[in-house]
Amino acid sequence: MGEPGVLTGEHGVLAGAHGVQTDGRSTVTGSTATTGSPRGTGLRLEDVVVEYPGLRSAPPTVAVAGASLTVAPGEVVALLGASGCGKSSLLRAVAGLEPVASGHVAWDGADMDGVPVHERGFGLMFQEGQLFAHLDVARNVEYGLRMQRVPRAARRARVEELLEVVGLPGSGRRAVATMSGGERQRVALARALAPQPQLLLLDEPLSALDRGLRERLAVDLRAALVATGTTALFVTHDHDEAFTVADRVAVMARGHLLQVAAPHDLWSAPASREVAEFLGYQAFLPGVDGPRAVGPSGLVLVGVEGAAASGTVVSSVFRRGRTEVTVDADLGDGMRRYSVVGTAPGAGSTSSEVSYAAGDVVGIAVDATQTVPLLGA
Ligand SMILES: Nc1ncnc2c1ncn2[C@@H]1O[C@H](COP(=O)(O)OP(=O)(O)OP(=O)(O)O)[C@@H](O)[C@H]1O
Repeated sequence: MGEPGVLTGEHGVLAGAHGVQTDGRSTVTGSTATTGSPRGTGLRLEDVVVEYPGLRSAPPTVAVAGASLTVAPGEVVALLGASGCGKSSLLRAVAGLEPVASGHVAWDGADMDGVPVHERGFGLMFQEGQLFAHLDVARNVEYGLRMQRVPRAARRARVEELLEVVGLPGSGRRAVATMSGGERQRVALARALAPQPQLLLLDEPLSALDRGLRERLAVDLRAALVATGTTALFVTHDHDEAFTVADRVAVMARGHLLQVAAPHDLWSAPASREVAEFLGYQAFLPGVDGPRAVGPSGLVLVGVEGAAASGTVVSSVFRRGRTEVTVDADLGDGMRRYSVVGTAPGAGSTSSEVSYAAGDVVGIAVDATQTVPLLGA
């Protein structure tokens, strides 16, 4: 998609409007000309509970069990969690598509309780984009603007600007049926951004795409949200996507928000073992100053002799220039299975030095640089 650039004209100068760092990760205190509400307090969720009625006399399913969260104007927050944790239910409750059993959803201090979906001024974007197949790109993108009765010339200018922002400049006349999945998602994003929603809600917008495309589009999605100053709440089960797109990531499990923090803070200071495990920390060992979580590359293969710990090889793969061995071991944290990495083989090393057979006994050491303190239990 390239550089989202600076939008000018009726929408003002937008890029960097948050006093952002080079990747656009911002302090989110600023405001921009494209968001509906340049000032204000943004989205506030207070103890939100979402329930689905049980069948016959069964108790209701509590999908969201009291979630509190704020999204500041211009901020992008990801709801990250495993399938079934309640993230879509929470997003739908914000949109007004699902009733809130208790608690509050407020925008700029105004309670949204009872406000119908179309009167909230929120934009929605879903997995498949849901474009109108019989309309060309420009007609799709300007759809919301027509609904708002924006005059034709302003609509055209806005469409052009947004196609630029999503990396499809000049493609307004293309038929959406001739576009790839990734291009369609870009069009869907432009369409969602066009009416300048005060809040954009995105439910797994990239998950229908293949991995490589998803990674590229995640970067572009962030760039587009930052360039347009859009406040966004974004649902995903993909860690990399959440870390790439969001200013802050809210980790969700069993209907609860376990921790809400900026990507780096989340990774370097997981609030609990549950969060750390979810992020991919694989071992939990005592350290000098208390317990430490060991990252995905934090256990290293060493000779058995003199090693602090040892285990039995379950399987071994050689990829990205190093050996990764799944080892069965008892490190005292109840995990049992660990991924232990070898160093890159030097010139002249033999295949037997980089491959391990099931049943081999190997030594395990901890690379202290790949550990972080574990704050909570
Ligand atoms: N319409 C519904 N009726 C009854 N139960 C529902 C309904 N929708 C969701 N649930 C249940 O609520 C819980 C949360 O579902 P939700 O779709 O919010 O999770 P999710 O984290 O978005 O999952 P996924 O990533 O698989 O979409 C799950 O236990 C699910 O089975």
